[in-house]
Amino acid sequence: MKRGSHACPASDPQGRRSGRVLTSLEGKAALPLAVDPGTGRLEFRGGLPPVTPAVRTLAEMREVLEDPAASGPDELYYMYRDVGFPQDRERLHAHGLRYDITVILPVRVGREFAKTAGHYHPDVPGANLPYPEIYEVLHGTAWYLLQRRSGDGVSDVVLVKATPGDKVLIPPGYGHITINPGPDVLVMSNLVEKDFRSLYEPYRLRRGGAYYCVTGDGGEPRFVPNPLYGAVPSLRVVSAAPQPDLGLDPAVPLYRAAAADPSRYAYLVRPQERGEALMRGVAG
Ligand SMILES: O=P(O)(O)OC[C@H]1O[C@](O)(CO)[C@@H](O)[C@@H]1O
Repeated sequence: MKRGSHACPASDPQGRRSGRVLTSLEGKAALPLAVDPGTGRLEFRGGLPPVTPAVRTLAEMREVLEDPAASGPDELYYMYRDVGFPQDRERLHAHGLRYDITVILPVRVGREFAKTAGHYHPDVPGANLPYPEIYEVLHGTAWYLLQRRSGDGVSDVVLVKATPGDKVLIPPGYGHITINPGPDVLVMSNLVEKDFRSLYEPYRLRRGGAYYCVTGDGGEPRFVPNPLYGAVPSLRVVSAAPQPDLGLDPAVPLYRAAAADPSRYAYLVRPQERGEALMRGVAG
């Protein structure tokens, strides 16, 4: 048996393939959690209060797909919002923060790799600066496709490649999609201001992001521009770099760092206090 795995039967509320060996997330998440790689469902252990996930269905995603009529599984990803032990959640809430976990199945929809719907964040009230967000990979591989809105189009498109432990700061003003380009289920966490509502309309209007991630001839992922954006800047690829001064350390789970000292992440609520430092992750 693989280290970090447990041979207990997985639950399968949707009646999908289950009963597989669960993969523990405890090492990377610092929470007693495991994932069923077949169903994408999380198992909450050790007294961690279970959360019912919001489900993103293929029906909802059609308007942001390269091919809106493509076939794929009925359910694409699961969003477990506000995860944590009660005392930690209260501490995070007191600082205006929330910790979520998202599970993206390793599937294709037509020739597109599984991805999130994509959204921008609204401005912080009175600051004329949108909220940033931190993502962290707990299992699998994540490709974060970021784009900066400019007038009717986009002025910058960046792909940040991340593997377990990596943390990626979505800078103010960048919309984002997460792609699962790998053969494994992707499990990632995020830390974000707890109350704002994401803005989906710009992505819906153009049927997704500035690029689609599709299967190449050999089955490998490759990017094709979305023609509804007109001319798009070429894709800049960067890797997820540690930023210790922003609390982004690959060796320290985000949950542990945030629960221990939520004030380190005050910049997610008041980004105007950190200014240009928040743009470093997308610098060329
Ligand atoms: O809202 P979308 O584009 O479906 O993306 C989902 C992701 O966004 C979040 O709502 C946080 O921004 C997460 O819960 C989740 O990972």
